[in-house]
Amino acid sequence: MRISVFGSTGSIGESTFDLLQRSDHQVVALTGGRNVRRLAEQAIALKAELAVTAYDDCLPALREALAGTGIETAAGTQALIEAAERPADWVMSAIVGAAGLAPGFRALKQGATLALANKESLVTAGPLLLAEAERHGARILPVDSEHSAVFQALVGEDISAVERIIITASGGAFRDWPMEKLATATVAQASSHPNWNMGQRITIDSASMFNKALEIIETREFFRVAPEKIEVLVHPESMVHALVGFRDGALMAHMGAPDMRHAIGYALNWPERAELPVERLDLAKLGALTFRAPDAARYPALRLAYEVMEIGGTAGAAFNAAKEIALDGFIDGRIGFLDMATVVEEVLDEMSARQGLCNSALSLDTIAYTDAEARALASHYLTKVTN
Ligand SMILES: NC(=O)C1=CN([C@@H]2O[C@H](COP(=O)(O)OP(=O)(O)OC[C@H]3O[C@@H](n4cnc5c(N)ncnc54)[C@H](OP(=O)(O)O)[C@@H]3O)[C@@H](O)[C@H]2O)C=CC1
Ligand SMILES: CC(=O)[C@@H](O)[C@H](O)COP(=O)(O)O
Ligand SMILES: [Mn+2]
Repeated sequence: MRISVFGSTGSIGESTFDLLQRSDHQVVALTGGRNVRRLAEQAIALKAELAVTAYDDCLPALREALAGTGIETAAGTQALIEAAERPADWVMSAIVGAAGLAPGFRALKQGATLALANKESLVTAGPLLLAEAERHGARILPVDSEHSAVFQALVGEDISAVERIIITASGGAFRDWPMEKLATATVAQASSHPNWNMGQRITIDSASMFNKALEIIETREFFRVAPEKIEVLVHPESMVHALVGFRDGALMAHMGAPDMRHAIGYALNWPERAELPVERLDLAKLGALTFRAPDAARYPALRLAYEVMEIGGTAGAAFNAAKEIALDGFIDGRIGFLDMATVVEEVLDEMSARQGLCNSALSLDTIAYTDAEARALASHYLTKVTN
């Protein structure tokens, strides 16, 4: 297959790189951000046609690193779009944040299969993305571990027989912390995941459960199930990734070691299963797995996810944008860990009262407008929290 990877230098990108190195697929485009040294190494190792950095000021370094290799170089947002237009059969969408939407959207337009790690695409533009795929006969395959698990549990099943979808949550870095201590959580503490090795932003989102909040909305958008059918279950071991409950009472669980090469490899080889370099679980050695209901007071992000689905329209875009700004604020030391949820809730409240979020028809323009408004408002609330 001809393959492109967007966000190649990140955590999902590196896992994809690992699988591609073991394959004979033809690599078209690899994209990254500031880590141009790694982007160049990957492009050389995979004999890519093109390497793109998202940032203009990183282009000279990328050019220098790839001088004499014959690999094309480019930079900037438009170059990312153009890279997504290059004919490819399979495209990995693994840029972090709302920035991942546009290239993925464009890849669908040329009919490529989109392996979707970038959950923000579905949260902000789910119905548009699915319609675009349908319009161009393209396919979206989930890569997020829970959604890959649900997808696998649904093979050969009728979605109308699904009673509930349960996605698991590790509980993140602070799952065993007393509530009173959460306000003092530092960025370093929040950036360490108990089970998964991931980028910093999703790792912190895991600690605050904003990651799970995004995933609830992602579940609703991808599988088109009603919000009340979606549940979250805290499962500290991260071995069961999701469960699907059917109307006859059967519960199909998907298990595997916490290694994203499984979900990526599944999407890469779909509809077949190929051998993958992931650990085989020894259940006797594991002995026991534990599950508990999430504590609503500890994780306001979960409640906000259901509010967003209730509002509909561009509320997902507002929610995600506000979350991205609040996360920036926490990482930069401007607000505390618990303030992130406060900022996001304030933005949602204000925007749904002021703009009637559900009334604006979903389009790339209304999403971009809502995203910008939510970012501006969240930045304003950041300063309010700080003062
Ligand atoms: N990591 C995981 O296991 C999982 C991740 N996901 C989702 O996958 C996506 C990627 O996550 P993860 O790999 O952890 O993230 P990382 O932060 O590790 O990697 C992000 C990638 O995107 C690039 N990038 C960052 N900002 C921009 C931008 N503005 N424009 C273009 N490229 C940019 C980075 O470049 P550089 O580093 O060179 O600056 C890097 O290549 C997220 O949406 C996340 O929610 C979903 C499930 C699991
Ligand atoms: C690997 C993956 O899919 C992540 O989204 C993971 O789910 C994060 O772990 P949490 O369950 O802690 O959010
Ligand atoms: Mn996940």
